[in-house]
Amino acid sequence: MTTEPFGARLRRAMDDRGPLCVGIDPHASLLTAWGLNDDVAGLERFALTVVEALAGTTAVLKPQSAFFERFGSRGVAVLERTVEQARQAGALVLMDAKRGDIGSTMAAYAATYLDKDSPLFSDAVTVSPYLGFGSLRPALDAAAVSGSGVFVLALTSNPEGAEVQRAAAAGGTVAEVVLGHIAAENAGVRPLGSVGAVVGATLDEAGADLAVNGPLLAPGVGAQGATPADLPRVFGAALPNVLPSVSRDVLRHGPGVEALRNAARAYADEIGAVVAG
Ligand SMILES: O=C(O)c1cc(=O)[nH]c(=O)n1[C@@H]1O[C@H](COP(=O)(O)O)[C@@H](O)[C@H]1O
Repeated sequence: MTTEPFGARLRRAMDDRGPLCVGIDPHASLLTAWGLNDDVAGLERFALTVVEALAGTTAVLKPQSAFFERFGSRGVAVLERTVEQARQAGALVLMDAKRGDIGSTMAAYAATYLDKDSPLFSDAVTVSPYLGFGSLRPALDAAAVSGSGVFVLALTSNPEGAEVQRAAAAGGTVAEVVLGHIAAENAGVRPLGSVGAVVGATLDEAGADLAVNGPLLAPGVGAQGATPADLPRVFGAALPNVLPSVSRDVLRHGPGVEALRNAARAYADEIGAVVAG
């Protein structure tokens, strides 16, 4: 049985549920604020509460692997359960792992996140192209086989990113070269390619062509200072393909399931209105 490509599944999820990704980032400070211990049991309660609250209604959930890995193998076991339960409940899961390595090692990362038989198999994964876009080939190939997606860091939300990403390269800035590769991967795919770009909502302006025919993950909304009202300025004509991502500014509403759901719904509604113009 062939799986529908990620880009098509994401397009439908964004249209049906609203264009919103909520990050599952179990910061120690959030566990404490929720009245949980900063241990594996607290981690599990936190992550599965977010899944219970949002997986049935939010388009994409994005667990940040680092916050699970900090507890070692038992944290990774919680990550496996989080991914499985979120997918079962109907959310698309974007694993935020930001992997980047030489191609032969990238193949192992691809086997970890993009192979259907892996315990950490996710609908998509974040990767870094800063070892050269071509080093991502094993991930791009594995995603094509399993019908999953790959989100490539282009213009990140942190201020330090510019020194690398805005640096001059042959054919534009480094980020423009990356965006050009993404566009080439997605050429001709309908309704939306499965290779996304990460472009921070915190940027003053994109300063690059965002017509990559793929989803544009836009982190930085909420705790990093960007708001839905900033999205048209940064993304312009690419706005219909933008998937804004919020972690702390939704998570801080827990531990109540209803409060989490309301916070996510408010963001989805506000972003939906901005995209609709
Ligand atoms: O790939 C990401 O998700 C990402 C890219 C980026 O440019 N900036 C960025 O903040 N992120 C992630 O998005 C989340 C932002 O969290 P909040 O600032 O709490 O909304 C974190 O998990 C970051 O690792």
